[in-house]
Amino acid sequence: MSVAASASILVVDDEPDLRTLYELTLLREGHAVTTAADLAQARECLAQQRYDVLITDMQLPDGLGLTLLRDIADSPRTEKCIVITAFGSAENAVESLKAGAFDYLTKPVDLRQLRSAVGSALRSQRAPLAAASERPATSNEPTRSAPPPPSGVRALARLVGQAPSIVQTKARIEKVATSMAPVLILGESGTGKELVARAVHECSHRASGPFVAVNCGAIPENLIEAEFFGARKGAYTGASADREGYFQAAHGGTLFLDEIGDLPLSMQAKLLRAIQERRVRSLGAVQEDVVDVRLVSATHRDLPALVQAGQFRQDLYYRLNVIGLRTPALRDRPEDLPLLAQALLERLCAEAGQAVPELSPAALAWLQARELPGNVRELENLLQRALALASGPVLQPADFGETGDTEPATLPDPLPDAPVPAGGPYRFVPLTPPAASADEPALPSDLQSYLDEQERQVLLKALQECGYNRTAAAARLGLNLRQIRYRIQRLGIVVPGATGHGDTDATD
Ligand SMILES: Nc1ncnc2c1ncn2[C@@H]1O[C@H](COP(=O)(O)OP(=O)(O)OP(=O)(O)O)[C@@H](O)[C@H]1O
Repeated sequence: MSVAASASILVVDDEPDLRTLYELTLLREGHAVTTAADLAQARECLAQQRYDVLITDMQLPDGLGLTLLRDIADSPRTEKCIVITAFGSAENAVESLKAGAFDYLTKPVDLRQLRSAVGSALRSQRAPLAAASERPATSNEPTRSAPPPPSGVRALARLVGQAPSIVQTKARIEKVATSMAPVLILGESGTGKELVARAVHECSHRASGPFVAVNCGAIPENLIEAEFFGARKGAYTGASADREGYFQAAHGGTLFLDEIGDLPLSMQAKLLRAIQERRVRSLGAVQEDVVDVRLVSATHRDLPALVQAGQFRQDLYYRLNVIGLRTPALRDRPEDLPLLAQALLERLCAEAGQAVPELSPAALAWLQARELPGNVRELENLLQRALALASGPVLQPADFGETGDTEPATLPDPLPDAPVPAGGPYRFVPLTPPAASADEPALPSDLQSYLDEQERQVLLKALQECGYNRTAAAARLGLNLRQIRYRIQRLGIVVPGATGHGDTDATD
């Protein structure tokens, strides 16, 4: 018997037709369904037994469905709650999620979405339902909160730190991972926002689904809609085949929208609609796709200030910021620096297949004296550079390029054969077009495909020359890691050792 088949569900709605519709839909899925018409009846049902899922309309004749949610949240009960809200009522939806609802549905309820939300709620109950059904029917005993799945434990362990701020962040990740509520991660660059997003995914029941990371700031504005929602063949010049978008690719998993503050205003409106309706339409398609995606977004920018300045939609901010997480700056947790340095050294050396050197007390003191505005990423860059320069088994300040009184460089040296333009080593170097010749090819009939092919060749060459290290290849091309990842993914280039959508690979 499947997990879903053994579930018991309480449906609360005052409209008899809707109650019957939801009941029949869920009975057909093999669930045991009880119905109630108002708060009073619902409370009676709850007093008699525990359910796996409670589905309640927001507006009931004797009060708000939200009060049931609060009753459950304030008790040791374990029902996962799904609230049905009026169309366009962002307040109710967000308030329900904040009050602890697992998910919400908007009227008129799409029955596919109802089934999908119930399925998700059941999967998110970490205690196996077989064990739950063995409990006496009248028991309100809390389900023992089980630890996250092994992938979640590993993801949390990758977030190194013992400072109270990091310990709290980790505890909160575990707590919020099991709902559908959108998460917004705020923090300076290099503080581990992507690690946190990944941990939210890995600690959730969606861990076996995809984690799709998107850098909203790196996508050209004219391609952004197709990238997010997909495109049918011929929908625009260069769309030579059907392509799924990020939403479709993340179906059943988590969509991580990094640098959300950089999303153009025109796209913000479209994203808001996708969040509200949970459906997306590929460019050139007639049908909409129902998408089951948990959204996690992040930015290093001051989003409320962007809202004030009219550069970020307030309604979108409100929808994305249901659960807030903050990644602390490294300077606010200096006690973690030795631990982080050690963990990063071990990771970098494991990736490079080399023995882990010791960090001398002088080198540690040297690192501790730096400001490190680039946070953990900057620390990582410094260590990487020191590993490359080190001459012995113990890292000394000199290995970090310390020459006495100057600030250290925080980026690795340009590769030996890379041209160094006047403006600095990491600026874009324009390629001089070859002189025209008699056998020059004709103008391309499809400019986009032609440019894609050129870009693919350049990326492949840079990657090959940099031993498939994307960070180094990006630096060679005047890109950052996220920009090159985006381009690699868009062009479908397979990088040895890379693990998927926007993923970090062993060579970076
Ligand atoms: N707490 C941490 N423990 C171990 N490594 C960390 C931690 N925080 C960050 N890192 C490492 O620092 C680097 C930057 O982290 P990440 O990309 O998650 O930061 P970010 O906040 O998303 O940065 P940005 O805003 O620039 O995108 C990564 O290599 C990551 O593994």
